[in-house]
Amino acid sequence: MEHKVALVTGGARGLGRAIAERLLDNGLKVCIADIMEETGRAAAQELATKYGEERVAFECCDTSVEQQFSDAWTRCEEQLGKLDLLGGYITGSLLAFERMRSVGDDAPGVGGTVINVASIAAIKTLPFGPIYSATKSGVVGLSRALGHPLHHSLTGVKVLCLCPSLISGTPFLQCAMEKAFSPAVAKALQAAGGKIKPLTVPEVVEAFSKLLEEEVNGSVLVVEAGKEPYYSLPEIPS
Ligand SMILES: NC(=O)C1=CN([C@@H]2O[C@H](COP(=O)(O)OP(=O)(O)OC[C@H]3O[C@@H](n4cnc5c(N)ncnc54)[C@H](O)[C@@H]3O)[C@@H](O)[C@H]2O)C=CC1
Ligand SMILES: CCC(=O)/C=C/C=C\C[C@@H](O)/C=C/C=C/C=C\[C@@H](O)CCCC(=O)O
Repeated sequence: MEHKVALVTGGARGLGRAIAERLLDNGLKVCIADIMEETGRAAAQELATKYGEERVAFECCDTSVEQQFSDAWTRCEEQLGKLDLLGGYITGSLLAFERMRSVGDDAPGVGGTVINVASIAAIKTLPFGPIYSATKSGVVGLSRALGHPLHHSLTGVKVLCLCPSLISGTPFLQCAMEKAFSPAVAKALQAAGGKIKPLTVPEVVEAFSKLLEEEVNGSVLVVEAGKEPYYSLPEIPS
């Protein structure tokens, strides 16, 4: 992986920030793409101080807006080189097939890997955020379809998916509590939260590394506290 280039969406804070740092530890160059400009710039500056200015970049963009994401991608490649790895989501996965494609005479990219972060909410029944569960199920379905050998033969790009359970130590859940849930749902989640053993960010980063090392195209790796990470859902066709 050394000298490869990664773009980490949502890398300004939380899990994305920790993944960006792990990839830098492994010798990659990393561009953080995040909608939070100040936090993202500060994170990138801190990482550049530790790992070298030439290995870290920041691009402010809303990754759900294709043009913004695509422009950020172009600027990232101008600074760090052709992308090999994307921590992606939906727009990113589709863009990756266009921009990372290494198959065909007109191939614009060098192939590579997309890792989408979904959630255990896509695998198990969680009542707290039905729309969230629906979108995360979409991410799993998309990753599995794009991770089929057919697409790999056409693009040279692999697509993998990580499904963590509840993680402590990121601002995400508190934000959801304040902004996404009705007071009754927030109260129920708070009551249930006491009984759920959360994962730590480093545990999820370990699982991310396992997924990346094993690199089984179309695979979905679930990570829950107190268990070894395990692959879920039916066999991937070979
Ligand atoms: N925290 C948790 O308990 C769990 C989180 N996850 C998933 O893990 C991922 C990361 O979660 P956390 O690190 O906890 O969240 P977080 O809220 O700490 O970080 C998310 C980052 O994504 C950025 N972001 C959000 N929308 C964006 C957009 N449209 N364009 C660019 N950047 C955007 C935010 O600015 C932020 O920096 C999310 O996909 C979340 O659904 C999955 C399971 C559990
Ligand atoms: C906007 C966010 C939203 O609508 C909802 C978010 C809810 C949670 C975030 C999600 O990614 C975390 C999932 C946490 C799961 C916790 C426990 C599970 O391991 C329990 C599974 C139940 C079982 O084992 O049967």
